[in-house]
Amino acid sequence: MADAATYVFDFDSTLVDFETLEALADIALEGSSEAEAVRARIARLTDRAMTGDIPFGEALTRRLALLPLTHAHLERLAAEAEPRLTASVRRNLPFFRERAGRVVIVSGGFREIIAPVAQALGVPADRIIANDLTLDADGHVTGVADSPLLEPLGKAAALKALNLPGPVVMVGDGWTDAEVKAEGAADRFYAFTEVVRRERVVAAADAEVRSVDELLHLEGLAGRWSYPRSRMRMLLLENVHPAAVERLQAAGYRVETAKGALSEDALVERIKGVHVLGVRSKSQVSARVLDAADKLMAVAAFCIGTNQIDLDAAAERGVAVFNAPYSNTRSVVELAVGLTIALLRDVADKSAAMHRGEWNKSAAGARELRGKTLGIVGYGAIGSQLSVLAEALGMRVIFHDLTERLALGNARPMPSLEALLAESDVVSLHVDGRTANTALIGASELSRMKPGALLLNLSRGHVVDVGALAQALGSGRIGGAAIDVFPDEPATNADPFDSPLRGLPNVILTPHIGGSTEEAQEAIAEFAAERLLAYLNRGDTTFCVNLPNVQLAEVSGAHRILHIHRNQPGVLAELNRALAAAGLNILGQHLKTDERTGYVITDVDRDYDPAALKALRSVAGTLRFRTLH
Ligand SMILES: NC(=O)C1=CN([C@@H]2O[C@H](COP(=O)(O)OP(=O)(O)OC[C@H]3O[C@@H](n4cnc5c(N)ncnc54)[C@H](O)[C@@H]3O)[C@@H](O)[C@H]2O)C=CC1
Ligand SMILES: O=C(O)C(=O)COP(=O)(O)O
Repeated sequence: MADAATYVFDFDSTLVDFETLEALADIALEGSSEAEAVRARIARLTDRAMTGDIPFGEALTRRLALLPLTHAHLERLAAEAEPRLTASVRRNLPFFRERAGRVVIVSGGFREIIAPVAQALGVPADRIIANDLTLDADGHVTGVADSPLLEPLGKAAALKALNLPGPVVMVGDGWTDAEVKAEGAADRFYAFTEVVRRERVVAAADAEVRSVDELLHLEGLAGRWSYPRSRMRMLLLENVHPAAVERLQAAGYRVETAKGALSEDALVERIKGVHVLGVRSKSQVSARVLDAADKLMAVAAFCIGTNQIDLDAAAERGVAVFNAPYSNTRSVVELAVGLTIALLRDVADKSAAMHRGEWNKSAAGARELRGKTLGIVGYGAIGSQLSVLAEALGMRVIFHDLTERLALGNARPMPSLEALLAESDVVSLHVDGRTANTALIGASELSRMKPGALLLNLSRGHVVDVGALAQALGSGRIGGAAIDVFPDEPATNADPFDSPLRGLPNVILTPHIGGSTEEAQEAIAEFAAERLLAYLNRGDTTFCVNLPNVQLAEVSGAHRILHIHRNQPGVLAELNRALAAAGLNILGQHLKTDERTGYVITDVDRDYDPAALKALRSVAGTLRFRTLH
């Protein structure tokens, strides 16, 4: 029966993103030396009135008395009001326009400011309940005309007098709005918190709504978005850069953050009700975590590596996984170059000795980078970038990769890891973290390296057997090592670190900072947030690492049905039969499959019965299904 309801909206901080009196104060006090102090007094009075601390009428007259207000000031704010519609109100203009006869605006503010906004929303002038200011002949505001709104419980009384038909739904951010329901003038009260959130008001409400989309969703009405973004929870762990939080919040989503990684058990607890999870290299997103995730649609690795995420288990549940494959590549490469020079010159030990007060000037064992052979294991994005920089510095580069890779510059591919180890003065590991790479470098591989050669690991901790490496370093077989990643890394900066490599000479240990530069973190945040938004808002899976990649434009003038299914014969045919049976008119369709999953995107004419979509869920092989509009 939602269609029959009358929707009553507060004005300040609900339909618009400002408080009238504060905005008028800004205009009237422009350039005045008293401005700050008067503004603060007005804001205090507003807050006290909004939380029900002092009667509204008293607060209004006291605030007006503080301002040298003129008609010109009112005209200015009236002109500025419409552009300051609250974002979700603007998104849902059709709701207001289509139901204008069922919308009322009730406000302790002033008719003159509200009228242009009401007009933009299509709400007739006689549906504005507001105060009228009184002016003298010179256009100075002298006060406010007598009105029931100024009395205690004024909004409730004014609404009752209107005798509105059907259920009355009150929407507002202030205490006087909560009173409307408490006094029996409304059947439901929603605390509207998109602009400001007041605990006492939320506590008195039937529900909190962070946007008009959410209101419409709870009222069973179709809004601008198929599912209100402010109800979509995003949980970003491991200190993801604030640029991502800002980007996702600005797009209307609800974002929570945590500094460190969570243990599997803690993540199993926290993942409930979360629609999007953001992690970095540490949080293990296992099948158990995915099983506990009742709402999860996507996971973003705000880094390159995705070995911490069970990609198959995610695909099997229709959960899309994204990463940022190139944003920290250069940072890792620069660190590898720097560490190589530092190892060749024994910089770390010499510096530590200086800090102890020891001066040890000597060339013994110190070598130039020029002319040395660098062996790169894993010639992907990082390995090949390193190849270019190392050659530019005069190194000879050889590499080994499991797959065919284009050799850059004069770099030479090696037929095997063993061949590479035998020829390299410096070995740098840049393989991915797949399980098969566990102990890729163990005692036997270390024994194949040239005596005194150096080892760098900036890939994943489990790729090197650190016990074997400690032994090889201790015996002098290996000349030095720079290790950035460890089999057991602390979850947060507050946790202790231990390793058999601690205390060994010419061993540089860094706390997994290969990708930790400001540039890289910001670039990752922007890239990964953009991928998430593209997926959530239009179904685009470009750069998705576990579902078929489909590049899509924004839906316009149509509804988009996104269907993720197991790649088995006949799904598309069955899906289209179900669409036809439901009377849906297909405007466009894409299908992309990989060996395990299929992804079908169907744009349909908006004119259909949403109940008909239920049939699509029962198509055999369906893993996930959602609509966008
Ligand atoms: N220390 C840090 O902060 C960072 C570490 N990383 C790590 O670096 C890894 C590599 O990154 P990208 O180069 O961007 O990945 P990528 O996927 O472009 O390259 C990895 C390459 O390693 C090859 N490979 C895998 N196993 C191999 C093996 N056993 N032998 C020879 N080649 C093998 C692959 O075929 C691929 O060409 C990431 O997966 C991540 O684990 C990435 C960024 C920062
Ligand atoms: O990008 C990667 O794969 C990394 O290893 C960087 O990890 P981090 O984001 O520093 O936890």
